[in-house]
Amino acid sequence: MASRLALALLLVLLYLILCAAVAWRHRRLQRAAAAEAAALLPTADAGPPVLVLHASQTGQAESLAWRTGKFLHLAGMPVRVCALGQVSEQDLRASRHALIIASTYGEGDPPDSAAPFVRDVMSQTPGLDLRHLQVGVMALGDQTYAHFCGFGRAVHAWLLQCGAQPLFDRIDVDREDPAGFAQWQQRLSHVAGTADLPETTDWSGPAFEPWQLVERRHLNPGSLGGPVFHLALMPPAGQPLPSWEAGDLVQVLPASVMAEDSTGGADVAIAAATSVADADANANANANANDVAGRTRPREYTIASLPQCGRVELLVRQTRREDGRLGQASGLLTEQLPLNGEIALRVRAHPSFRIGDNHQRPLILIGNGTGLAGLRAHLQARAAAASPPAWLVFGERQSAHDAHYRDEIAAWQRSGLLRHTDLAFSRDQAERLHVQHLLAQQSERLRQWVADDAAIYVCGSLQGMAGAVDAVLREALGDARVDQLLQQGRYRRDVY
Ligand SMILES: Cc1cc2nc3c(=O)[nH]c(=O)nc-3n(C[C@H](O)[C@H](O)[C@H](O)COP(=O)(O)O)c2cc1C
Repeated sequence: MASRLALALLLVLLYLILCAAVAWRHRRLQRAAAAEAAALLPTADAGPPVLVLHASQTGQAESLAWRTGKFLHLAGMPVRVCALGQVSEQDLRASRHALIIASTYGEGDPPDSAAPFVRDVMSQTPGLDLRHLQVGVMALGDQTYAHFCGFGRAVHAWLLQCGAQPLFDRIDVDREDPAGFAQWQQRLSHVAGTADLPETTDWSGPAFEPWQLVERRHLNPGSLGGPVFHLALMPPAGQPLPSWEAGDLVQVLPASVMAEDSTGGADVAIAAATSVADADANANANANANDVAGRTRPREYTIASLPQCGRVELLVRQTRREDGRLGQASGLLTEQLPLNGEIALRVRAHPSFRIGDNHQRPLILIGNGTGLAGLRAHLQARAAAASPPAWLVFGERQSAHDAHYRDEIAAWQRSGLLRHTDLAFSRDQAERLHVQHLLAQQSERLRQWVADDAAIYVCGSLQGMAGAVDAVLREALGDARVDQLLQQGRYRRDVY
């Protein structure tokens, strides 16, 4: 009896130590981020800071904005880096210079984080008077979309319409083209008034490296849907795993081949894309037309695991092009690359889908298909940190084939981490049933969870799911509340 009690006490103690360690790590990360922002802040007599504003969905524009901020700071300029959505009319009135890096989503739409700016500032009539403001815009986009750099262009046009003075011509960057980034860096040197700034960072991000595919499991044989695979990858031998957080993603070079070099070691040879780009419908990869420049764009996949598990795990749906050929990246990962073969990959932060300030909040996790990847990583992080409860709303086709990670979900239900689990299998009954329908049926619970401070994470397809879920949220909670959640970082989306 006494030994049982001692064991129970020991377990409680270990649990408390674990919680304290997690809380400490989180505080440390938050302090580091705050220190980074504070380091850029101007001293009292330095005049108004240069506003460096980002409109970002998956983090590219945000990370470029921070690099821009550090670059200008090195040149002695006062800088304020923040999301475009956090900027007010007064901020623009009080500034002299603004540099804006804006990506585009949907069909020429702004990223979620920029919605408040579009609604509250850009839509004002008559427009603002910004004749005192000098501006530079870098628009990020993908030429395979009809509305190439649509939002960056719209912001730029709006600024000029308000009388703002262009510091230089707008720079449109197609699929992370390094030449576009180099042009931006050059323009910044002019803005900073120096031609010889030190090379601060590699603007194109970390290098791709030859990761090894160590596991491939077909999860849904017999499904009506496309084949879905659980994959595991390890970094090059001898290299430690990079660090990442739940919500982050990997980029894979679809047209890269890992060739043996003359010394017998593995090397990354990046071949130009030779043909029409694929339509990898899963991952955040939305290639859907000719790869115009013959230059290939990395495909992005949300990571389904945490570094603690020792490897990057992905949930990837194999896609086929209209002519029946396999999708470039998904074909490589799910079929063409032999087990233990190598593929060019790098890990990329995705700040807007991370847990951020929400780690003490209940989580409503909503997704479909391979969108379960990001939700799984968040659930794993919750399980490790003994956090507040979560509610999973997940949709796929058939329960007999497509209940991915069924055992893990059952274990999280048993442990109490998943307080509610609503699964929509669209083809299990005559009427199509999707996550938005289940959510609409649970609108009372939804309101209660949000009133209890929950955060909402949506991961999966943009077409069909994300828009319909957004409509249900707005119906249940009201537009103002949903916009407020977006602004507070309590409604985050990783949709593709
Ligand atoms: C679902 C989806 C839709 C997109 N729509 C467009 C578009 O309409 N026009 C465009 O130029 N780029 C589009 N893009 C490409 C992104 O703007 C581009 O990848 C950008 O570099 C992402 O930057 P971020 O990480 O800061 O969000 C789209 C990307 C995705 C995943």
